[in-house]
Amino acid sequence: MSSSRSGTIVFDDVSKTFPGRAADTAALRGVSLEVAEGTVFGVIGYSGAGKSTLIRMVNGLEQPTTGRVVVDGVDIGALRGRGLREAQKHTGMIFQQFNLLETVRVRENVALPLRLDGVAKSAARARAEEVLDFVGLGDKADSFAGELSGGQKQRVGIARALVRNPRILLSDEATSALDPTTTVQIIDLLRDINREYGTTILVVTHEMDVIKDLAHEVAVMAEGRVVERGSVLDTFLHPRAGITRDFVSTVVPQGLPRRVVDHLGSEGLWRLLLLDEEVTQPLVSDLIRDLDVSVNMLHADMTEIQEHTVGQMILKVTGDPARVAAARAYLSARVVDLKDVIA
Ligand SMILES: Nc1ncnc2c1ncn2[C@@H]1O[C@H](COP(=O)(O)OP(=O)(O)OP(=O)(O)O)[C@@H](O)[C@H]1O
Repeated sequence: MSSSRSGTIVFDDVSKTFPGRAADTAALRGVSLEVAEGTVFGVIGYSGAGKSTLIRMVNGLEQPTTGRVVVDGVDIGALRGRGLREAQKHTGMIFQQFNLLETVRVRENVALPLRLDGVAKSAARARAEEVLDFVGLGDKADSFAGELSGGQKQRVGIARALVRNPRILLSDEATSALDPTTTVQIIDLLRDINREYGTTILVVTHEMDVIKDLAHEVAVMAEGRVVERGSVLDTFLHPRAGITRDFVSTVVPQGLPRRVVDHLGSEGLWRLLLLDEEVTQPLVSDLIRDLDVSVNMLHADMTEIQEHTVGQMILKVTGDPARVAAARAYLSARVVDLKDVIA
């Protein structure tokens, strides 16, 4: 492995077909993506989209049928035996179900990859304790893995994944079995790992909250293909594909109940998106004062995405048609996006 580059992943026109008795399954159909060194890259899609198959190729757990997965300049699919095991040392992985040895002590679970590499017991244990301290479980080293809560188990899984100081961390639905509070704690820990060590993190999830809180870049997958990709902020502000809009709407509601739209009528019914300082404007009072229209605020919320503030409002503006048209232009100039609300 080259030591000058660290933690880049390139999927180059990757396809994967699983042979079946009745029919073959095309899990991936020509996926091309580049994950830059030191970034957190999220892959989101519904069950069966091919996310697990994709992420498992990065450490050689699956091989592409066609195409290449290149990690730090090395074609992982072409490696076998010792070469593959060497490459795998630079990539840690965490799983939804933790995959710990439940009847083995936490310290030994974490030290296991080093012991398999032939590292002496005392050195492996010392390193395991160091990483357990980092993940906040220094006091649990002597517990059996089976005695821990789900959140603690995932911290142990993370410690084990980090014990070889990998350049890349793969996360396959790592928070999907956890409650919302524990999910936030694990996301915070993954963010700390990325910031502190510059570890590239590839995250596979079906939860848009995880993408919002953790990832810099996102790819949306459906039926083995990437249907959309971009920066997380841009994807939230301007989702293009229908499936992307569906995922975004699980975090930022996109519309109103049909009954409300039918009742109000869609004329002058607008959804405004506001970015950063735009959210601090006294927009509604300015609008009423300057354009002499009536404003009914039907919805407003705000969220943080990649250290940006994103606000949205849904307004119904009524009055003289010329004034309503002027109000639309007035608002459009003051917000990052304005669209008609459709039920
Ligand atoms: N080892 C395998 N043998 C046969 N088919 C497989 C195998 N692994 C995955 N598949 C099939 O490939 C497709 C993609 O599966 P994959 O697990 O990659 O999707 P996913 O997006 O990760 O979904 P999930 O979140 O449910 O795991 C599915 O149709 C699945 O049944």
